[in-house]
Amino acid sequence: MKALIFGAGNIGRGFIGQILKVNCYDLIFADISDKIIDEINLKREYNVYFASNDEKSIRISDVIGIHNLKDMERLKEAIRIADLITTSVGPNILPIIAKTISDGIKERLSKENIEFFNIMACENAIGATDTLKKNLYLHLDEEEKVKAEKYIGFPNSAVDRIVPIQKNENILDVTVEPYHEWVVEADKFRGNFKPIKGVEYKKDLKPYIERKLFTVNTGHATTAYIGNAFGYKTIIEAMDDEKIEEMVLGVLKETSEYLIESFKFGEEEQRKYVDTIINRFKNPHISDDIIRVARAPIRKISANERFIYPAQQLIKMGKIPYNLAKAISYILKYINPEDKESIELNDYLKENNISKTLKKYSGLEEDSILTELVEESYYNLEKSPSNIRM
Ligand SMILES: NC(=O)c1ccc[n+]([C@@H]2O[C@H](COP(=O)([O-])OP(=O)(O)OC[C@H]3O[C@@H](n4cnc5c(N)ncnc54)[C@H](O)[C@@H]3O)[C@@H](O)[C@H]2O)c1
Ligand SMILES: O=P(O)(O)OC[C@@H](O)[C@@H](O)[C@H](O)[C@H](O)CO
Repeated sequence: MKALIFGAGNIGRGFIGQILKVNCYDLIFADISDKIIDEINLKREYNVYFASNDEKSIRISDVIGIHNLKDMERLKEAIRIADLITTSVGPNILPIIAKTISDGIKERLSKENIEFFNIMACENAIGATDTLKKNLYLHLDEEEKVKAEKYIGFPNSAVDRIVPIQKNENILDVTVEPYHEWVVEADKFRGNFKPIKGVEYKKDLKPYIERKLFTVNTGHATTAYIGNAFGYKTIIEAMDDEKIEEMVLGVLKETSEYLIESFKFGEEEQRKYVDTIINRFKNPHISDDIIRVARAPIRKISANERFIYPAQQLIKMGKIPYNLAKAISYILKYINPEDKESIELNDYLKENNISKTLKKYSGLEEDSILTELVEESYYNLEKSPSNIRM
């Protein structure tokens, strides 16, 4: 079995590649980074290190790299033979990848004996595979779309493993936390798909992707944005500060209320899930930079993402998400001159006000309850910058 993995970055090598290799897939990585692709083709293998006391590792061998802008012919060939295509490139890149893979897909669908295959986006976003599919279909004609419906499976998925920015001597090696969860929509596969060991299959993915995004990622991002305001550089430093942990728990209490009420997770089950996540953030064997976790703040304050969506749902349920609003005000305070989205958000906020900013980037009405809550929280932080702690 062959897997074509778009994105040979942290999660591509450190999670998707590892799990698929253990399941006997031959791995082909496609990436736009010359450095990574050249190194993959030179070394043909890398190590995944598990960040824990026992320092276990696993070697991922016989990997192949394709530069997906410079080597279209090899890429098309890889698309033609792949049983499974995955992406781990970031949600904003999905429309670009859709265009990149469309030529190869068209060629595969034009052959006499088309074999079933599956495409799965492994990104932090609700319905990422649906987004990829929608964008891919923009490049297919009607006849190709009919064939795509028949021969290509498009399961959505939720992937969870903390893989920080890597600082290893060998640039392909990757240090990951041992914990992982990969949940996939069960009924969307095409062909005789052999279940992947290490992956859970669920009829309805919604509870699992939302639980992951609105617990792990909401908690992580809250730690990062507040941690940055407090002057910390890593997630573990921030979590060592009791005030920050308290604030993160406050935010997760709110998202837990939403998740429990919407999806009927048990209270105890959700409490344990939160505990596990807090302990993952405190893993002493991992050093995760705040700038990685806080990256792309415009994406993170968009309507379907980790703050705005649960906050709006809670308001619809008649609850007031004070802590989520406070966390959002910290996003608006966040400045990283190296992050394009941070610069854009700050420039817009400087020229406009909070309500206009939240309308543009989060789709909130200017007089919405959430906007008012964020404004109040933001100006409280402004008034007493030295008393930033809650
Ligand atoms: N790192 C984590 O802890 C983690 C965990 C779960 C999910 N995710 C999700 O996985 C995705 C990737 O995150 P990451 O941390 O691995 O990021 P990363 O930056 O380490 O890797 C992304 C890779 O995609 C490549 N890329 C960018 N544009 C491309 C293109 N057009 N074609 C091919 N490759 C391209 C980059 O060169 C890079 O190697 C994101 O959606 C992220 O939210 C990350
Ligand atoms: O990848 P992002 O930018 O959506 O979010 C940053 C981190 O919170 C994220 O990568 C986590 O480490 C990961 O989602 C854990 O599974």
